[in-house]
Amino acid sequence: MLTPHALPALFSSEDCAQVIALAEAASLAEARLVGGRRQSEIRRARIAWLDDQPETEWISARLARAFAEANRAAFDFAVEGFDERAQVALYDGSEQGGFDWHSDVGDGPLARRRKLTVVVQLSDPGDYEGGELEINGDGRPRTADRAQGAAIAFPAFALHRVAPVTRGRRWSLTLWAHGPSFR
Ligand SMILES: O=C(O)CCC(=O)C(=O)O
Ligand SMILES: [Fe+2]
Repeated sequence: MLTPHALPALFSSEDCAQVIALAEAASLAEARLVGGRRQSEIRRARIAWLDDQPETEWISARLARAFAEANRAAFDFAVEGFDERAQVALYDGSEQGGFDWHSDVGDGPLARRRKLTVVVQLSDPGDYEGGELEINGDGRPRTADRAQGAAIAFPAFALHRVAPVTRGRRWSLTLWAHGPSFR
């Protein structure tokens, strides 16, 4: 319940390339807002949100199945749906891109309802160094499988981080499932 649940080979390498292409198209539109800007000291990444459109339906469907499988196998959390779009992140070695230890649950109206997080590795592990996704749900950090297309599900409250990328570029896809507060 506190440890991550691995979902190997959720996406093929072709799938990953397609997600990256969709994100690149989307981030051009959003570049003036967030693209390339250093958001804070804890996060150095560029972000794109995948719009709900026919081209992204297969992504949502695949991720929804992953959540269902992980929740059935490992978590059994009360989840009601997906209240946020899927997020594609790009961590660039040229700026030591990364994301320090954090929880995905926050005080905002959406962030407080986050129950489960799924992250998909979109990059070929040979394309970058560093950039390990580490999850610490129970006091023992575990490193997510780096294989392209591998996914990992974990409780949204669990602390996790992306270690600084020291060479190349790492892409990831993240989606949250939402539901009533833990009680
Ligand atoms: O890029 C990743 O592997 C994790 C992203 C993440 O933790 C987040 O967006 O909250
Ligand atoms: Fe996160």
